[in-house]
Amino acid sequence: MQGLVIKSTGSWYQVHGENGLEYNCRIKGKFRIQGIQTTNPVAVGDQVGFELEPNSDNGVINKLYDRRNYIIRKSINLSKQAQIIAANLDQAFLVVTLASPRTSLGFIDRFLATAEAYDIPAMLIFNKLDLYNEDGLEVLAEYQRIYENIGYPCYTVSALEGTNIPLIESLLKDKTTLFSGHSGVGKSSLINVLLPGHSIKTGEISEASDKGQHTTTFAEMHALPFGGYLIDTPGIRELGIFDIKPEELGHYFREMRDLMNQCKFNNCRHVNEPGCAVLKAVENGEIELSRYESYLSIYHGNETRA
Ligand SMILES: Nc1nc2c(ncn2[C@@H]2O[C@H](COP(=O)(O)OP(=O)(O)OP(=O)(O)O)[C@@H](O)[C@H]2O)c(=O)[nH]1
Ligand SMILES: [Zn+2]
Repeated sequence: MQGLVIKSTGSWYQVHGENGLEYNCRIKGKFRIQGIQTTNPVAVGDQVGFELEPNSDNGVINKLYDRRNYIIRKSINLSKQAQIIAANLDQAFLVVTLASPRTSLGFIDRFLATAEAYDIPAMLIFNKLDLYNEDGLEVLAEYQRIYENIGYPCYTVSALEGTNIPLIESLLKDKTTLFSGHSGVGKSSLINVLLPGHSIKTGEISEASDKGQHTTTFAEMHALPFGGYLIDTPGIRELGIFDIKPEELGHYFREMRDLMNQCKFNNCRHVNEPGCAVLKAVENGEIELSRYESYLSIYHGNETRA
């Protein structure tokens, strides 16, 4: 039978079968992403083949269907390994806010670069609209200008007051959408509004710190009442880019990607090279300075980590 993995706890997988029933499954065999070692072979969003164990309602996954895309992150304490967070996504929403606590441009840019790297359409959901004062609304206009100019849709909502929720529902309908966002933006509150009766805990899950105990957090997939799936990433603070070579980073900044072939050197890093089309565009304002600063920050961060 074929089915969709909707929950994973490490050794058990909940699979939504084609027949509409749900099965607890284990895994037999090895499924690997080429070239990358992963701590979990299968993730939410995966299409799998499975068969029932004799005299049991439990299944054994024996086939993994090709993934359209997937998101991975570095394993917390096994730096050479990656964890697959979710597969077969249609889009990724980053929930941000400009009020308590304001999401930084750098954080947004890292998320967008990650989404580009995985080739998943991304959009920004500005939550807590009810809290934006005059200054907040000005900042909102500035953020919207920056991101809509380069083709990332921006939406405003208030999970608290229910503002613009029907609009968000129409974007989610019949799609598989990953929800991401740093702690405190109201991601859980928003998800609770979209999934009535589900009640996701707000404000208490935290990922293990570098020094802390190893805890693995798994993404959770929820069927939306109006069609489609929402994938929550509880406890996952940030989706990082895994193993991107510094010289490839420019590809993941849309507005840079379109200009890079005009650089004088074809291995241009867009840092200080003569004849760099990206630097020129930053100087004349075609590329937003904040975006370029995020590029440099990721570039140098990756360099020191390598
Ligand atoms: N004023 C206002 N407060 C909100 C809104 N959405 C969420 N909050 C509040 O913001 C705080 C954080 O909300 P959560 O839903 O727990 O945020 P989260 O992003 O899930 O954060 P973690 O649970 O830490 O991952 C809570 O006190 C919420 O009540 C909103 O639209 N307006
Ligand atoms: Zn260049």
